[in-house]
Amino acid sequence: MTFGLKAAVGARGFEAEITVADGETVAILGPNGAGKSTLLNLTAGLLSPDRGRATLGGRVLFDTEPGRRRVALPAWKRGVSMLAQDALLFPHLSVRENVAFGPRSTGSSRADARNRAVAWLERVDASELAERRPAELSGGQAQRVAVARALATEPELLLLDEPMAALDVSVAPAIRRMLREVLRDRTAIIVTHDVLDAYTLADRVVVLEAGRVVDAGPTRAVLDRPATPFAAGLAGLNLLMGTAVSGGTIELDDGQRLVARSAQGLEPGAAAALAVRPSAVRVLAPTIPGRHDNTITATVSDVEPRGDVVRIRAGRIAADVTPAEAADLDLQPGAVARFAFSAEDAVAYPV
Ligand SMILES: Nc1ncnc2c1ncn2[C@@H]1O[C@H](COP(=O)(O)OP(=O)(O)OP(=O)(O)O)[C@@H](O)[C@H]1O
Repeated sequence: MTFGLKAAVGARGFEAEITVADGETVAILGPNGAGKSTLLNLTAGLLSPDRGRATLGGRVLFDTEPGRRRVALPAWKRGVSMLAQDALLFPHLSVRENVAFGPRSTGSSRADARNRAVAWLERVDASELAERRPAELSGGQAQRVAVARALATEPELLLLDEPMAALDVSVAPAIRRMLREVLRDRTAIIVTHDVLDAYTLADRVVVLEAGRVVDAGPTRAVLDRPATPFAAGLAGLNLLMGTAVSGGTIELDDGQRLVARSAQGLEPGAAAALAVRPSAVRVLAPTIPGRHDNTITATVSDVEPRGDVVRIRAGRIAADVTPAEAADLDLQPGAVARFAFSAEDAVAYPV
């Protein structure tokens, strides 16, 4: 079912439009307060827009555009299921009864609802939990059951609100694998802070910032060539914004020029970005001469151990160095360092 929404909520500074193609999973990324929950709540029928319209398949979920007949379907008539961070199961019902509850309340017979619950519990690999009470489940088990419950009503659109955020990191991979399975060919929207979810579960991502869509496209395209520092941060890339000069050269706002070997579609004078991985950036002692395609001199702001490397941040640039290099160069906050990277490792593109 194709989903389309265009809505504004003045009090929340929200004004956005999104579409989800039939069978597509779209990840919504964005910093805190960007409007991700607002978007889900508008879709689910938990919040009314000041104006807007949403359709799912051929059905109108809401329409408050001026001059049109007002429509606002109640949540239970929308064909939309929402999976929250917490499983929110009914504590007094067994797992099977929890999953059967939805189909039962939309008119299925007792036997049919039970069969559907059994089938869904099997799909999420939770058959052996059927007779337990929610209090007897781990967080990961409860979330499996919540997925079965959300899907047992056969929604036309599934909304997932950070479904792995409340889980122990050790169980998240198994839940992610299960979600990958159930989301295949399903029309769904997933709100996440985790770039791994976007890569593994979504066909497309939409980046929201301050209530507006600031970037959208196939997951790899958006995260490999992020248009905003937020998306670059998620993708683990340095993003240097400037103006295209010529070829792969861009000029930063302080006049410094950087060059990337890979550059497409840059129009001289137009806004451009250059992306480079922190692992491709070297840190040099300020006094050692040498020719490099690109160098940026900056004051170290942060030194962050990350497994077997140390990430050195200095304003808009970050580099990953070995602990030995960090010690040899005495890279402490406040130290001035030279960051260098090759044009070969940089990508420049219009934004
Ligand atoms: N119940 C509410 N009443 C009024 N304003 C709200 C309410 N909930 C959220 N807002 C405001 O609406 C804007 C969007 O918030 P929203 O919760 O949709 O963001 P979010 O992207 O889901 O954030 P987070 O990642 O922190 O959950 C924010 O400015 C927020 O302060």
